[in-house]
Amino acid sequence: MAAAAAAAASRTLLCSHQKLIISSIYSTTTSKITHPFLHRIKNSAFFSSISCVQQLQSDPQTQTHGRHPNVVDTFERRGLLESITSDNLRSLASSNEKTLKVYCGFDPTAESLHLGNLLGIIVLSWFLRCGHQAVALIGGATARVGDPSGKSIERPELDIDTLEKNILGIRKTFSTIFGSSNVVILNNYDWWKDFSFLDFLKQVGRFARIGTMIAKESVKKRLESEQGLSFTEFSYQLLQGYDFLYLFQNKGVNVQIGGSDQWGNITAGTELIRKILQPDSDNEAYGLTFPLLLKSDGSKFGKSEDGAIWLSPSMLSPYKFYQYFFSVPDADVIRFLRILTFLDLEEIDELEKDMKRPSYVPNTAQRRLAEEVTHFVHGEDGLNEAVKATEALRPGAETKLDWKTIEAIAEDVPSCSLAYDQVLNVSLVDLSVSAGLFESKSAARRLLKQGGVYLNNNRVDSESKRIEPQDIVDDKVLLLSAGKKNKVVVRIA
Ligand SMILES: Nc1ncnc2c1ncn2[C@@H]1O[C@H](COP(=O)(O)OP(=O)(O)OP(=O)(O)O)[C@@H](O)[C@H]1O
Ligand SMILES: N[C@@H](Cc1ccc(O)cc1)C(=O)O
Repeated sequence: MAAAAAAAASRTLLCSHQKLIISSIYSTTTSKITHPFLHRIKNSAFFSSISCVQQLQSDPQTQTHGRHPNVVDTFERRGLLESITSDNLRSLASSNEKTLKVYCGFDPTAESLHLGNLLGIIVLSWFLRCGHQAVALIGGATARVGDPSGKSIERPELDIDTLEKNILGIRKTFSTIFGSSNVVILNNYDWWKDFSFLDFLKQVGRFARIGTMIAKESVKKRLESEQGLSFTEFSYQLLQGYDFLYLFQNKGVNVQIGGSDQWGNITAGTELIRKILQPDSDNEAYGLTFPLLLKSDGSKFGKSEDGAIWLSPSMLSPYKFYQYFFSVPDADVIRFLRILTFLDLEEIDELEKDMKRPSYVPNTAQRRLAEEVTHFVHGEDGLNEAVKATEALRPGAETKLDWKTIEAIAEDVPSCSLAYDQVLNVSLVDLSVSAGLFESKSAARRLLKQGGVYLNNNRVDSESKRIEPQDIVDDKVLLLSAGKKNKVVVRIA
């Protein structure tokens, strides 16, 4: 009980009311999209490579005088801070003597991480940018148990094959995002697999107080529910708590971060470290949480709902990912820029002012957001693919098309599959009817005469045009358009 009181007292509530509410609108409207920046994509300097050091030193309110720029202050200013376990973390964050080593855990409960999880990755990246070290932990062991935090019913048990597939998917995302940075990627199954139950009870269980465990939000809520809470899920907090202790002791990790729903699990770790290892005051363990990203209906951005914003390109194409951010409502875009990008706050403030001016070109802020976040998650190639597909879908676009671009477009326009001999040497008029672009050959001919029929974004003016091998893009697909907006993707079956 004393530990619970101490933890509660040390909890610094900074903005508990603050929720990052964004709209769940998942529109793919493309009519307003133009891409004057297309040619600049190759120039990666266009994207935010501004380091925390540069950013904070240019801010008169946070002159760092040669010390580490204060990452905790940065979080506060960007709306990325909910709570910290002790204000000492803030002082340490700007000390030159001490580099912080921070970890965030992700249970592999799906094949891909999602937008909610991206916040943890962004917060880890901010620590890196401010000169600290980062560890991304995959919960290969904890996913077998299931975190009850924020869950009204017990999570379904995952079989080993699914778990392994999920771990692989998450590793891929980490390697795209973290690339050559020095982020250490660990799997907690590595230390749990040989830990016997008896050893666990002796080394961990003995120090955990039932009163403190029951008082955790995740447990309290579930105990009151009809389904109750299994012993397995009840133990989860100690597993995550021990992870922190293990990483503190063996890898020098001294900070754990997570969404606000992780507070109970994070403090389980700081409590265990304090009790078992009794570190001196200048070698403490700290926790930091960020607010949850919520949809406009107040529900958490997660994996369990329809239309999850997945980070893996195999679950959501970079094009669709980009489109999501391009369609964020004006009311949310500035907050999103602060939370989800590394752009200088001054630049974001400037964009905010621009949005109120009559000369503002609609969606400029959304485009900036979509470019920054897509580049961060999918790299330069992913962004390139997304912008090319967006541009190709623009009414009247004459973009040169490749197979990948047409496939990306196919997510948003009707498509059909035809055999090779139903396409090759067939007249364009016949093909556009069999593909469903026109109801009749006469309608097709009429528009063709008016110059309104396009094959792979090139206007066709001859009624006798037949499909030649080179019209079939990469031997796989064609894009037919009637006028500027109606399109059909034809796949070769
Ligand atoms: N919407 C969100 N906003 C901020 N952080 C989030 C969000 N969703 C998850 N996280 C954070 O990501 C990490 C992993 O969370 P978790 O595995 O519970 O994800 P989840 O996919 O939301 O679960 P589920 O959809 O099954 O509830 C935790 O630190 C958690 O706080
Ligand atoms: N409990 C976290 C994941 C996690 C797992 C192990 C840890 O040590 C830390 C975090 C979640 O579900 O979101």
